Amino acid sequence: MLSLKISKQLGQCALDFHCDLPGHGVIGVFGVSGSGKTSLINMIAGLITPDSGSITFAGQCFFDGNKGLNLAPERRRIGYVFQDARLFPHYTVQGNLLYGCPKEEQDKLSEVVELLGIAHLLSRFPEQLSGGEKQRVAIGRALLTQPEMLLMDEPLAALDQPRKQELLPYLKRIAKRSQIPILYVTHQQQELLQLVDELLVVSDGQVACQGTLEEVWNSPAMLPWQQAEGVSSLLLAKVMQQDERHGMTPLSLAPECHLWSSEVSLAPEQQVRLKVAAKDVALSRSKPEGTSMRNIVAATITDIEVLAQQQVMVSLNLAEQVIKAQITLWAQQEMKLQVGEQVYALIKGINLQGVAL
Ligand SMILES: Nc1ncnc2c1ncn2[C@@H]1O[C@H](COP(=O)(O)OP(=O)(O)OP(=O)(O)O)[C@@H](O)[C@H]1O
Repeated sequence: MLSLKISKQLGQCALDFHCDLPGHGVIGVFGVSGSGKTSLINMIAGLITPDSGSITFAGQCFFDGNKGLNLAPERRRIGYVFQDARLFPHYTVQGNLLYGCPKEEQDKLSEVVELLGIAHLLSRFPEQLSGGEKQRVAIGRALLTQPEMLLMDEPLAALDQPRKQELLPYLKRIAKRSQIPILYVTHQQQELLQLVDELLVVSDGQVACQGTLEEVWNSPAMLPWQQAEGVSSLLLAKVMQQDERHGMTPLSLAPECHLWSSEVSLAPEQQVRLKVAAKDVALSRSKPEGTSMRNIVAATITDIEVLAQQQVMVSLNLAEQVIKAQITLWAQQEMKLQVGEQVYALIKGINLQGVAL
């Protein structure tokens, strides 16, 4: 576990972080520009010294203001990947990878090279690499220092869209295999959906919200982003045996509750993350029959919020997960919907976000 109780005044910005983060998995650090994300991970890395408080990781104290304890960055066993790769220009890729790698650990080189697909680049110099290749080398170098925690500060931010797409699968592989916690700073929802288990939303130098990605996604802390691209819900489901006759795959939310996907390449038992736009969910009091829609599930209304422009957001409990439906005020009044009632959610589109970690 990583325990943070730290304060720091940076110019006009007062940072004050109090949280306990898990000692495994990918923890997204999300927030608007200037909210304090980089300063937070720099304090964890030892690159910025807090004014007061303490940082403890896996029982080891990195910083304690009361005791005057401040472990040097190199003694914290942390790998750091920056936005720009920061490779040593006069070293080859192999030289860069082995920089800071203890001699007894150098046999791990081939494993990391394979993981990142950089075997063909080993004898090149950084100036002969694309942005995405440079970042893969930077990640490899960080992994080879045998860190006990990995900090990644927007590792895709400096790349164009095609290079981002090129690097994302490698990040997913690392995230999946990693035995150590990864703190991943990003502005991009797509990266969160693909990589993150736990999410920390930072706002004005403080923790605005923390929890699993699904929990935080539905919280008020995500409203600024949800409003920008349209409110959606995230659901976790388990892949069931494909129905070959219809070429569809059932995705189980609970023993008696599943949604159908036309994606057929999924392996049974895999956990997948689904994104459902609130505008793609309609509600019905009775179970519709004779309809082309396949995804019709019973759910219980937990909240009704009237929005601007005669719209209403209805939150529903669907097999202990949250799904939101955006309907008109007209429909809500005509149907006389009330909190606590069971209705049927008619889901027009489910957007598969890939395999959950
Ligand atoms: N050395 C400094 N002196 C004064 N103010 C600073 C210093 N470093 C950062 N700040 C301020 O602290 C706040 C947090 O900065 P930080 O870089 O941590 O934000 P961020 O969330 O990582 O932003 P971005 O997403 O744009 O990188 C900002 O208001 C910034 O201007």
